[in-house]
Amino acid sequence: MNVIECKQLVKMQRNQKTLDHVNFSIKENTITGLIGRNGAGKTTLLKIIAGYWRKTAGDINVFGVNPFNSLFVSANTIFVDDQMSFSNSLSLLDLLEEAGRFYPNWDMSLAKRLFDYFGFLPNQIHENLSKGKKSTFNMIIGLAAHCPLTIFDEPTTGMDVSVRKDFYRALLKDYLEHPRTIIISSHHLEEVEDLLEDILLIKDGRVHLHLTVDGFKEYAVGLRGNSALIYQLVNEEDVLYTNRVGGEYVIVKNTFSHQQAKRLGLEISPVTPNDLCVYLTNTTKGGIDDVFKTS
Ligand SMILES: Nc1ncnc2c1ncn2[C@@H]1O[C@H](COP(=O)(O)OP(=O)(O)OP(=O)(O)O)[C@@H](O)[C@H]1O
Repeated sequence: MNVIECKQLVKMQRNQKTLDHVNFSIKENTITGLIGRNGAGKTTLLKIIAGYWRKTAGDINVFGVNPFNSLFVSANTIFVDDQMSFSNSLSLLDLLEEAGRFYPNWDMSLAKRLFDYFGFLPNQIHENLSKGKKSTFNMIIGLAAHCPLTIFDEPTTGMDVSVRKDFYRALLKDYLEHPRTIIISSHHLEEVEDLLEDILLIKDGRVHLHLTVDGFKEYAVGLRGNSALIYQLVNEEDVLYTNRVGGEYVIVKNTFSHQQAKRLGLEISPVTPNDLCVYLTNTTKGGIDDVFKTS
């Protein structure tokens, strides 16, 4: 069953098309990584899915209904980001107890174990926490809520490396015990890759690729060798990236005969999903060095 279905979804913001005819669906009980450069449209998409923002055109269904202002969607969804705000009149422990009243599947035992593990004090106030600690507390709420649709928008903002690792491990362990539909947006694909099943890559408000992690691993390979031989073997439109430093090196869709490549003396190498995302979302405007060229 699909928990989310998007067809030709468009979002206009201040005359800018921030989502441009987006099509995809997300199956129940999967972990999807939403990957894209700054400004690609990740938060916009997640806020529309969570029912916070209204679509401009197209169709979006979450649990079979339009999520905007849907009580059903809000009762079954948690949206975790670094903008979560909590009452300053409640201590952190009060907030956990309040969350227990609000979320039907709330796991207080897990919440308290994570709370202690990450060194929170019951009487602390959310507003006074450091940036990384706020994210860690928000993550505890997101995990312990056990919502059928759990959305993490850049959940690790400010967390140090070891807290990030702990978070991903906790997420995976908890997901295995309590499968649900999780979407996690991140700039750090290499960190989340191991826990994802699917990757939804967006660029300039459009879905660029939506594949399983294994599909990403197989989607493209690197080819190094004689330029003429490379282009004899592969179609130019299948080339995703070219680098001519130290000989021709291209990243190309994995649709050609590897046997023939070997016969031609070309070297084939794998491309990690993280590298592939970087190459696919590269702008064509040159590099940072160009900014420092004065003439
Ligand atoms: N409230 C708003 N009003 C107008 N434009 C907006 C608004 N929110 C976002 N945008 C624009 O929508 C586009 C997508 O922004 P969005 O925040 O969804 O990107 P993102 O992929 O989440 O980026 P980041 O990785 O930097 O968080 C950007 O061009 C942004 O300027």
